[in-house]
Amino acid sequence: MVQYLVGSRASMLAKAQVREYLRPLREQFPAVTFTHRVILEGGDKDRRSLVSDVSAVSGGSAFSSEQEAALARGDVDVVVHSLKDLPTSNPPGLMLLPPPGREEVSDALCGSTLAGLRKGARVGTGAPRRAAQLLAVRPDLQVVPIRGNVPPRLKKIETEGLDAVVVAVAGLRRLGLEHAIGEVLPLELFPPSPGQGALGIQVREDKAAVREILSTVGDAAVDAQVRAERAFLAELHGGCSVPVGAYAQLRADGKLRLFGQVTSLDGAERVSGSRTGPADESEKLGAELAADLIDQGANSILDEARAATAIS
Ligand SMILES: NCc1[nH]cc(CCC(=O)O)c1CC(=O)O
Repeated sequence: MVQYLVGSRASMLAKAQVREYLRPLREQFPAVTFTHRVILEGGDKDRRSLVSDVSAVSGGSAFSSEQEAALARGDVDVVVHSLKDLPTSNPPGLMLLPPPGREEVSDALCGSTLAGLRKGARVGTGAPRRAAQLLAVRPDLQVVPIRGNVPPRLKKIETEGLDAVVVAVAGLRRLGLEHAIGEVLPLELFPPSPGQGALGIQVREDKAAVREILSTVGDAAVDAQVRAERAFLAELHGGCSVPVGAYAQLRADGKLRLFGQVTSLDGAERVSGSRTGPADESEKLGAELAADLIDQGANSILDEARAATAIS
């Protein structure tokens, strides 16, 4: 009997992602047993220390370091991440496979619509990108830092007296919470985090058998999109906490269009642009768009944002 161990974080969202990922695999490979294993992360154990220790010291993420260590040791055969939570730097010996189909990439405002928010309304988000994007269109808003999993973040509308919160549509849909959506935010003003809505399927490079099986459910179009978005982020030396948004779409003519944006934390300064090119050169497209935005002044916006988020 062939058995593969599939790792993920402990959250409801992580478990929903594993179920979604394994459904077609179990159908296609009935002779293979896929068994889920929860791997706790530093960021799950103690949310207060999230920004400081793990990510700052190792360059890794407070949400993925333990998963990657388990994979490298061979405790699990594959890890199912939210791709946007994975750093763009790849640990030696590990690799990402093409993700399966992607959920909706947009962010959503929950609790209100944008136009329905009163002057000075309190909107909850812990993401510098979302705060910056909100302030760029509504400088009157008061952004309230919140963190945690998706359901508790929604509850904070009531418990913290917020007018709204911003969360990913993908997370809401995977949790069956799309009824909470007040408005899906428009992509050109609120481009998501690179990789948002896609799963990060991580394996060991040297495990050919599991790579082969998992590759059968990979989607080449999604792979091209997320490679472009993540190459853009990497070229800007961004992590998951910089005010960088991007999304790529495959056009009817087969070309890939990548849109990217960098916004200052107060929303006052913004550079954005787009590039279109061959889908099989998606990473080049991402690097070229990053260079365009650096020419427009992206680096000074990002340096300022990094300095501000490092002390807060
Ligand atoms: N950083 C938390 C996180 N990681 C993945 C998702 C769901 C969206 C996705 O799968 O990309 C979320 C929630 C959110 O951003 O609101």
